[in-house]
Order: sequence, then C-alpha cells, then structure tokens
Amino acid sequence: MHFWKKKMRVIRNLIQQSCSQRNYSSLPGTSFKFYHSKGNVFALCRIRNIGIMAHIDAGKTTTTERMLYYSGYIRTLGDVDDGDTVTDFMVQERERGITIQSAAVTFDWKDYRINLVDTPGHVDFTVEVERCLRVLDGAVAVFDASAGVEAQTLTVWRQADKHQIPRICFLNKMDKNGASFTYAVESIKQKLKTKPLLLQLPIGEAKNFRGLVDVVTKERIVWKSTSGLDDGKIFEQKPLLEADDPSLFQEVQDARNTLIEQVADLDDEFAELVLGEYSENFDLLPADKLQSAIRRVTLAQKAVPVLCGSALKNKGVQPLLDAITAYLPAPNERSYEFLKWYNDDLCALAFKVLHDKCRGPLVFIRIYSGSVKPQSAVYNINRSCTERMSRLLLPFADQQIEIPSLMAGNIALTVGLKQSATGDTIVSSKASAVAAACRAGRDAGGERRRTSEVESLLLAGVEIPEPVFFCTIEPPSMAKQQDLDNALNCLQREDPSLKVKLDPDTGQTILCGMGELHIEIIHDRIKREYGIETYLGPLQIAYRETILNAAQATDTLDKTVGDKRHFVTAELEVRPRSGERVTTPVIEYAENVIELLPKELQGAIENGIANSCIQGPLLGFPVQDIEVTVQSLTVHPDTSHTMISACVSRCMQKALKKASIQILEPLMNLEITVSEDHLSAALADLAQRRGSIQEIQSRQDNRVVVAAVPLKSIILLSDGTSILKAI
Ligand SMILES: Nc1nc2c(ncn2[C@@H]2O[C@H](COP(=O)(O)OP(=O)(O)OP(=O)(O)O)[C@@H](O)[C@H]2O)c(=O)[nH]1
Repeated sequence: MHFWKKKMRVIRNLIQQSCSQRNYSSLPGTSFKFYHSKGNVFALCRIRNIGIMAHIDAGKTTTTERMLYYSGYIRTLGDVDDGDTVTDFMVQERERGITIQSAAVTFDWKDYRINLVDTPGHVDFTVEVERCLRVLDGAVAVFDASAGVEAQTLTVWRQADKHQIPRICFLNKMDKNGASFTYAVESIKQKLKTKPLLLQLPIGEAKNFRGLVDVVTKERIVWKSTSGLDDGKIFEQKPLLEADDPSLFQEVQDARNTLIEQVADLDDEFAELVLGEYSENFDLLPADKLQSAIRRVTLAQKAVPVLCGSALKNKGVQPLLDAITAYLPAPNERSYEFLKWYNDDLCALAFKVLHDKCRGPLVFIRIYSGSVKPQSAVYNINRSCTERMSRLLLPFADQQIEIPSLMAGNIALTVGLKQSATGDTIVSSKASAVAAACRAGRDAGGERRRTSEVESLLLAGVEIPEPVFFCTIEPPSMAKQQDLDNALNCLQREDPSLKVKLDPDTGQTILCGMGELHIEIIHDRIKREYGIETYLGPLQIAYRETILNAAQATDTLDKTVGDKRHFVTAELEVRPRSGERVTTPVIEYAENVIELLPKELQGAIENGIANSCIQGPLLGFPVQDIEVTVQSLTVHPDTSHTMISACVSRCMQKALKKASIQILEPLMNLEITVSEDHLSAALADLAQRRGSIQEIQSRQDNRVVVAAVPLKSIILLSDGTSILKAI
C-alpha cells in the first residue's frame, strides 16, 4: 500500500518536475530586505529554536509548509506529493516524497522569530534527528491521528527525552478516515508515558472535521473557504456559546476543568491560585493565568500540551504556531551550565555540514553565547585550530541570506570553516578557550587536570550508532578512485552515520550505513552531485561477534630482526561484559603487571587488543561486549612496540576462540498493521522469518503486531527484492 502511494508520487513528481517547479531564484514570497532589516533584532525571549519530529509520513513537511505559508514566507502552498515543498529541496527528497536531511528555515510569526528544523522520519536517518535535537530548545511532535504513537515516534521521543527538550504534540490528519482524537491521546498516555494536556478538542473527525475548540479560551475556531480558495488563511474564531452546540459546550467545559486540575497538580503556584480565588468557579479563571501555568509545566517537562488539526486540509496550523510561541522555551529559558564559563564570549556548536559546489563547506552553528560576525577568526576546540569565517548566512532551506552579525540564541550558517565538522565546539579564540577552561577548572575545585578542563568545554556532540549494513563501492576506473575518495570524504563530513573503510584483504572501499535506503541515497548522491557512476557490491549485514564464557590464553613471540631480538610473552583473560553494550574492549591490568609496566608499553598492548577486536576470529566481524585482563607480560628490552602489539593481538585471538565466540545478528523492531482477516497470514510470515512476536494490539478495526525480526530475513527475499518495497 505504502509503496504504491510513494510510487505514484514519484511518477507524478517526475512528470511535474519538468513543467511546474517553483522558481527559487529569489527567496520565495517575502522580500530579502525584510529579513535584512529584522536580521537579528529579536530579543532572546522572542526567539524559538524548534524542531518538527515524528514517525515517517506523519505530516511534518506538510505542516512546516503551512507554517511558512501563513507566516508570509511563501506565497503558494507546496505539496509533498507534488514534490515542491520548501524544506524537502533535495532531488531525492522530491522524487521520493520523503525527508532525508533536516532543513532549517527561519520565519517570523506575530513578532516572534522562529528557527525551525524539519527532520526526517525514516529510521535510516535517525542520526539526522538527533543532531538537530541537540541544538534545539523545543520540539513539535507530529502524529497521524489515525495511528497514534508509531514505532519511530518512540525513538524520536526518547531522543528528545535524552536532550531534555520540552515538546508539544500535534495530532495531524484529523481529516483522514479512521482519525480518532481519543485513540491518539490514549496512545500518547500509554506508550510515551507522559501526561497529555488537551488544549483543543476537534469539531468533527475524519471527513466531518471542520475546526476545533480552544479549551483554554473556550473559543471555537472554524476554517472558511473564500471564493473557492481553501488555503486555511481565513477562519472564524469566536466564543463557544451553549446555544451553539450544547453537547460540545459541555464537553469543552469538562475538558477545561480537567485541564485546570491537571495543571494545578503539577504547578504549586497555579494550585494556590485555583484553590484560593477561583475554587468556587473555574469558569472565572482568566485564560492568561492558565496559559502561564501550562507554559511552566511544559518547560519543566512535567506534561505535554496536545493540539490537533489537518495540515493537508489547512486546518489547525495557525493555533499550532501560537502554541509554539506561547508554550515552548526561548533560548534564555534553557539552562546550560557551560555558559557561565564564557561570560559573553562566543560559544557555538557546529551541528551540520553541507557541501556547496561553489562555496565549499557550509557549517550550521547554534550560538549559545556571544555573537558572530563574518570575516572573523574563530577557534575550534575539538580540532585545536583557528579558522576564518568568511560569510554569515541565515538559512532558509536551500536559500540563504547574508547577515552582518548574529547574536546568541540563533542558528546560523557559516562559510569558510574548512576543518569544522558536526559536533565541534567553536569559540572566539584560543585565549577565550583557555580562560573558559580556567573558570571551569576553578568551578571544579581547581583539582581537575588540564585535559579534563578542555573536555568540559566541549559541548557534547551526538552519539552515532554503529552501522548495520555495508557493501563495497567501486569507481568505474582506477583513475576515478581519487574523486570517489574526495566525494566520500565530503559526504562523511555531512553525514556522521556514514562510515567508509578499506577492506584490508582486498583493498576495496567499503561503505557502511544505517540501512538500505541510506546506502541507496549515498550512491545516488555520488552520481548526481559528484558525477561519478559507482558500482555497489551486494548489500551485507554488519554482524558482530561476542563471547559467551571467560577464557585465558598465553602466547610468545620470539623473533630476531637484524641484530635485535624481539621477545614477548603475554597472558590474557577475556570475559563477556554484562550490562551496557560496549563496542570497544574494556581493558584491565592485573596488579603485578600495572605496577611494573612502563607507561609507553601500555599503548602498544592496548593497540594489540583493539586490533584483534576489529576482525573477530569467527567470521571477521568486530568483537563487542568483552572485558580483557592483562595477566602477565614479559618483554625483552630490545623489543619494538609493533612486536608487542602483534603478540598481544595473537594471544587475544587465541583467547577469543577458547571463549565460545558467537555471532550477534541485528534485529529490527517491527510494527505491522493488518486487518483481522490477514492477521494469521502475517503471523505465519513472521514465524517463517524467525521473528519473535512481542505483542498484538488493537488499533480501531486493525490489529498491530509488534515483533522483532532478524534484519537479514526482513530485507532480502529469496528473489533478492526487499520486503519493505514489497509491502
Ligand atoms: N489526510 C491527510 N494527509 C496528510 C496530512 N498531512 C500530510 N498528509 C499526507 O501524508 C503524506 C506524508 O506527508 P509529509 O508531510 O511528507 O510527512 P513527513 O512526516 O514530512 O514525512 P517524512 O519526512 O518523509 O517522514 C503525504 O502524502 C501528505 O500529503 C493531513 O493532515 N491529512
């Protein structure tokens, strides 16, 4: 079903691309002068840095497009299905109708500056979501109201939890068949374990969805079409009277009372107010008092406001924009410990890199303190280098405008930073970094070593998960290998989840990625953006190896090279590591070894251990979740470090073989929505694929099977086609 929908989109897009693409030679809609004049004059309290996150296809891009339209940034509404939205500007995004890379847009809404990032929903691009969330102050979680919380919603929700990001929920697709406000709210409660605050109630559902009622103000909002134009710009907002609709009136009354009680439970200041002045009649409680309390509980992440609408049918997006400004935090409302070490000096985090053919690398930075100006030097703490920022731009999807400076709290695009990569901390100068490190050291009691002072200045980057797929990639001729290497270098800087390595046996370049689609997109980009036609080998699963038991091994290396005798004897113990997953071995030394071991030999030993874990003894996959103890080491004085590493590595391989080495296979968590009639067929199919069924839920008339299935059996069918495409 899903596949056909996408396929239809691709066909339509291909037809339309040639005749009806939006002209982007200038910023769509609004004039440049407007942004120049307002460039950075917004007070911090009027800035919102927010992201839009959700499961694939929930409607993030469609919602973003409506926001841009109502804010006046664009004059015509783009459509994902027509491939002409502002934020999905990559050719692959337009062709496939999905978001692949996050896109930042800046626009203004009622005297607020909103820096908004539309993120991808596909599981292969989760890292893209994570690195954006790292620099955002708030997020809008979009849901398909007919599906509620879906698999990837859980992942992005957890990412937002990790970065402690206040959120609001938008139940989109209220117009869709099967849309259910109650079902979606219940699934938020159950699956996300959060407290939803219902700030709106829908008027009608599915094809009867007409508008909504604002529970806080008790106003009815109904959208009108004017002279055939149904763009949602015109809507009627007036107090809901009992005479209009007695049952809706009662429903709203009850919902408001519940909301007041919920908020009072979470906010002492509001509880005092409610229990004092308004205890007799909640109706008299002013909307602004309720709003302020909702803001406080949202910022404290004690509850999540819930709104609803239909982005496609142009309903509910303006109130969502109001809610973003009313309930999500301004940059100065987020607390960042490191800010006090910088005073007003520049401190920024590079969170995304793009490569532009003419301008070179474009680096997105979030400014936490101080300000940036073009033509200035900045210092990259991670790389210990000074770079020159030649130009400063405000991002508007694939368009940018040049600005003379930008203050803390904003997101900017810089030109000229050639070394900086995703996750790097940028400050004004080395002296400023040293001064901040001293302050950080003083705060830590002056006992901290210098290295850890510098470490504390580094703004935590983004955790990159290990790739699960790999394949070989080859240029059409050896002459093109250098060009391919350059292209892969650029793509890796843009996308930290893409890993490139050399096969030590064949010398081939290996591409490692997060999924089939990820690798397919990289292949396509190399062809389109770098003009290199490459050949991919068969897609393979990145297995891992681990051990089940503890084991010991001893090995001796005795070699004479020239007039030098190299002699090492190593004794090691390996054990499985329980608890948190570790991809590199945890190394310990027996007491008698650590006392006598010269520091410089430690590096050689650890090198040997790490090298042996790169290619496990069973099938040559990396070894993980192990602990190693160096029990004893005897070294002849003339022995080189390389020989020590080689001996330790050989000894490790012996120990691993004795410790019941096993293959670990990646599992995919699946949610399969089927009608009751097809349930048994789906379960039989899962069993055939070695899947383990965790739960079978009911979703309105459908059943949802939650299962974990080995990746190998889900990706490749016997005829070599992908099951994901076949569904
Ligand atoms: N019925 C209905 N369809 C919608 C609505 N909003 C979006 N859609 C459709 O849902 C599909 C996906 O919309 P997108 O806006 O691309 O969703 P997305 O979350 O950005 O998708 P990814 O970025 O690829 O994860 C498109 O076919 C839209 O036309 C809505 O309010 N109602």
